[in-house]
Amino acid sequence: MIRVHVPATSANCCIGFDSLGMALDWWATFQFEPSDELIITGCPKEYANEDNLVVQSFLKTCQHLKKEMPTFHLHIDSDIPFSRGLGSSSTCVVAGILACDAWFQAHLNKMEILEIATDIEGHPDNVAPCIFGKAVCSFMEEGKPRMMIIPCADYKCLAMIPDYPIVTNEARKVLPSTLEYKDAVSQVGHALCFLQALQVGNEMILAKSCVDHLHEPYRKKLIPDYDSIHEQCQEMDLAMWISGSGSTMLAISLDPTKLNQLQKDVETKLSIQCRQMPIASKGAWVDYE
Ligand SMILES: Nc1ncnc2c1ncn2[C@@H]1O[C@H](COP(=O)(O)OP(=O)(O)OP(=O)(O)O)[C@@H](O)[C@H]1O
Ligand SMILES: N[C@@H](CCO)C(=O)O
Repeated sequence: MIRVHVPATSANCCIGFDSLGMALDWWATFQFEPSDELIITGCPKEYANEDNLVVQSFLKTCQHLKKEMPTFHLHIDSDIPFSRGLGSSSTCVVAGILACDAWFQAHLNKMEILEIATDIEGHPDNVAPCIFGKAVCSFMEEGKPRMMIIPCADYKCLAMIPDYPIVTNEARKVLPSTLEYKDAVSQVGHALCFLQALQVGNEMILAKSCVDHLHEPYRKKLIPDYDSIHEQCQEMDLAMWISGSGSTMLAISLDPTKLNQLQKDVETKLSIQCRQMPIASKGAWVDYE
C-alpha cells in the first residue's frame, strides 16, 4: 500500500499573486492499493469516478513515464475543505503524481514533479509549497516553473474559513487585464519587503507590506466578511490576506496571543470557523506498507 501525505497551502500571500505560497501544517492522506477496478472512497460521490483529480494526475504521470495506467483503490482522508483557498486541488494533484512515482518506483526528482503539477494546476503557487514545504516563490519561464524556497521565521497562521466556497476558475474571471504603472511599482516594493519580513521575522513590516493591486481589490467583493476582518487586522498590526482565491482569509503572526484574540472575535462576532497551525517545514511525503 502507498500512502501519500500532502499539506494544505495558502497561495498568493497577498502580494504574490500566482507566484508565492506557503505550506500549512494541516495534512491530507491519500492511500492507494492495487485493485481489479478503480474504487474511490472518502470523498463526495460526484468525485468518486475516473475524472477525480487525483486519478487524472496519476494518469498524467503515467503518460509522462510511458507506463500503463493501473487500477487501484484510492481512499482519501482529508478535512481540507474544497474551494476555500486552502489548496485542496493541489493536494489531489501532488498526491496523484507522488503515488504514481512510488507505484512505478520512477524516482522523479522534485523539479520534475513540480513541472507535471504546474502543468495540471496552471500555476505553481500552491503546488510548489505543497511539494517543497515552507514558503516558495516562483515564476514561469517558457512554460516551466522556476522557484526558490523561502525559510520562514516562526510565524503561526490563523485560517478564517467562511462556510461558502469560491471556485478558483470563477474567482479568476473577476480579475482585470491591465495594471497602472504606479501600482506595479508599489506591488514590487511591497512584495520584496514581505519576503524579507517573512524570513527575518519583522512582523511590523510584514503587516504593512500586505497591500495588493493584482487580485484582492477585485476578489474581496466575493467575500462579504473581508472588510471587517481586514480592518481588525490593520488595527492589530497583523499580516492578513485572502488565501488562494478565497474564501478563506489567513492572518499570520509571531505572537500567538494576537491570533487567539482575532480568532475569538471572528468566531463570536462573525460565526466564521477558524483553525490555527504553523507553517509546514516540509512538503508532501510518501510511506509504504
Ligand atoms: N478531497 C477531495 N476529493 C476529490 N476531489 C477534490 C478533493 N479536494 C479537492 N478536490 C478537487 O479540487 C477542486 C477544488 O479546487 P479549487 O481550485 O476550486 O479550490 P481549492 O484548491 O480548494 O482552492 P485554492 O486553489 O484557491 O487554494 C474540487 O472541485 C475537486 O475537483
Ligand atoms: N494563484 C491562484 C491560487 C488559487 O489556485 C489564484 O489566486 O487564482
